[in-house]
Amino acid sequence: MASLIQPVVISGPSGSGKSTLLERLFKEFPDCFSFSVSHTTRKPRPGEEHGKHYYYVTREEFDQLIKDSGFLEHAEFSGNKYGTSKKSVQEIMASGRLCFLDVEINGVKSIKAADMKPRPRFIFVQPPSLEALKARLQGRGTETEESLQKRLATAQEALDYAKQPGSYDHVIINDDLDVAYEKLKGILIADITEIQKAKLKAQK
Ligand SMILES: Nc1ncnc2c1ncn2[C@@H]1O[C@H](COP(=O)(O)OP(=O)(O)OP(=O)(O)O)[C@@H](O)[C@H]1O
Repeated sequence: MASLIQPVVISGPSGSGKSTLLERLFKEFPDCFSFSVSHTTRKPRPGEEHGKHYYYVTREEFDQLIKDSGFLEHAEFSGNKYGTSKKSVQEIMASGRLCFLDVEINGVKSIKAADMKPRPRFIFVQPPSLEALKARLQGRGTETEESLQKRLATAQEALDYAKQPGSYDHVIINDDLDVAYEKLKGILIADITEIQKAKLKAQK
């Protein structure tokens, strides 16, 4: 079995470009990465699958998992609980893929406190400015005026945290997308090479 690849925690304000960068990475290197599947107490939406989009659990099951120290991080948003279980990350690691965790700032802090082995790397995706972030969120067409203001306020908090020494291993400024993507690839290239080598060996 290949050595365990360190998971990567990616964080950054909503609209900073995390999904755009990861989509490109997953496309260029298929079968090398996976997202951990989160647990949630919210009901599945049409088309969503248990184990694929989320693990759908009751509040009681969720709380039991908290008691059993089963979560790396968990939080409540608009009346529903969400969490990343240690098990879902370990399963991806055991599969030989690199596990990505896309979490907000409190998730970053919890994962740091969880003292995971191997220690994940923490990457922050930073927008070139708050004005650019606002323009991108507006351009994406997914926000109401209220949700836009909320996201911008949270963004400031995330930017302040990222400025603290030691908060992240890498900061990627997503101004020019190609430059930002090359930086991300550069951070991960040693892992990608290792994953690809292990895959080739397994095929033999
Ligand atoms: N370097 C860039 N230059 C210009 N536009 C960009 C750049 N990177 C991303 N965008 C655009 O900005 C918008 C927000 O990007 P994206 O959805 O990837 O952000 P996100 O960080 O994943 O947000 P969320 O956390 O809300 O999922 C998208 O419309 C995307 O096409």
